[in-house]
Amino acid sequence: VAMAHLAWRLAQRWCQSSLQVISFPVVQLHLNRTAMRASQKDFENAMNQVKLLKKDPGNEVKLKLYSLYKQATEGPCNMPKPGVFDLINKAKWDAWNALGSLPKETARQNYVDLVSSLSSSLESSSQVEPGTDRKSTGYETLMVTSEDGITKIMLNRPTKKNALNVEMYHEIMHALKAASKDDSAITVLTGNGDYYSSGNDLTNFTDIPPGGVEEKAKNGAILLREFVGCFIDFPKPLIAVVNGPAVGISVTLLGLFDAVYASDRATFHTPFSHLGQSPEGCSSYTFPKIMSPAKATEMLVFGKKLTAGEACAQGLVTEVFPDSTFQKEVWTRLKAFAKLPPNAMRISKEIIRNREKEKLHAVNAEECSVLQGRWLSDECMNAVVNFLSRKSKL
Ligand SMILES: CCCCCCCCCC/C=C/CC(=O)SCCNC(=O)CCNC(=O)[C@H](O)C(C)(C)COP(=O)(O)OP(=O)(O)OC[C@H]1O[C@@H](n2cnc3c(N)ncnc32)[C@H](O)[C@@H]1OP(=O)(O)O
Repeated sequence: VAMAHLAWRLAQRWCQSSLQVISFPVVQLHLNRTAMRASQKDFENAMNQVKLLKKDPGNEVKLKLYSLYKQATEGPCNMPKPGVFDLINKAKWDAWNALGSLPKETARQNYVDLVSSLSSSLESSSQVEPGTDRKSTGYETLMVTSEDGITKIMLNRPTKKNALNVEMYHEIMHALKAASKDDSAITVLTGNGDYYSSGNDLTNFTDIPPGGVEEKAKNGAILLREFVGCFIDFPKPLIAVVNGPAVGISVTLLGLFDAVYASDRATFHTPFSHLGQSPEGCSSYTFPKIMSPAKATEMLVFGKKLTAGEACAQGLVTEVFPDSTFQKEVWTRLKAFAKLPPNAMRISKEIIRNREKEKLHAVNAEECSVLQGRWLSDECMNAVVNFLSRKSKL
């Protein structure tokens, strides 16, 4: 029932979004222009231009591009309608099918016009931080820089409060593996914008593969285990610079960091029971050790949100700084740490961590297996539906 509800809510959102795209004046103007006819060469150029867009145009526009492409190359929709839970393919099918018997040439022209309007609007509105060459980092969801002996991995989805989508999980693993081998002495994880991170991106639950929700949950557990494993095994000092509120997995992982510096604006929230879920990031083991079993229960079971001061008093945070001087003070300190002999720091971390490694991997495996079951529960599905349908927030 919860899944059907979720599918229905998403279908409503897709509908609303598609309407918005179609009624968007610039696009509408182009869609109505049938007098000109694009050549096959124009069409191929437009396809290449799409690959070069610097900014993701968003799902609605991608759907429009997909449907026009299919119509231009294959004509009216000729695929069987996907099942209700196959949300992505259903949305694609709906978009293509909605074009009805639009002639191939018109679809081709509309595709070329849409790409041309996108190229100009996205180029001019791209907001890349000064001095940051996103291409040089090669990451979509992170900004990774290396200077003064410090590799900084910055979560970079500020408009989504740095929620971790599947791509971000993969990119963080990649960035950690690269940082473990580069010549920096320490590695820092932080967030861009007002949040450190709002935790797992709840839309990760919506893209159901052909194998159904069971397959999704199984793949989610595999991904999570590998992801947390990278933090357990990370060989250099790993420091969290918590610039704002932290939720869910971005909090639990802190137990695997070597130091955690927080702005006094930061809060620490693990609302797993509210979300029908259970602890991950080895927090079922690290939190009771760090802060006592009862305090860990308040956070992990009852979802108590801690201020930065409280998190520091309980040992989860190393030190708290006033927000106004946070960046300056923390980075001055980190630059000093980074000047220490790197091999000595590695070896010292190794003897602290090695005693615990086997245990941490076992805890990680168990937590992922329990979560796999939780993700299939009504409690979890309802919580996700409520968030996605804007009925609830933390
Ligand atoms: C079975 C499949 C598995 C797939 C793979 C999974 C692998 C690992 C899973 C590990 C599990 C981890 C557990 C957790 O992390 S639990 C924590 C989950 N997080 C939340 O529940 C937070 C939800 N967000 C909120 O409650 C609020 O957004 C906020 C953080 C309190 C902020 O509220 P505020 O009013 O300030 O801002 P907005 O709500 O307007 O947010 C701005 C936009 O950002 C979007 N957003 C924010 N957080 C998330 C999120 N976690 N997931 C998805 N989207 C998020 C929000 O929707 C707004 O988007 P919009 O502008 O497009 O509306």
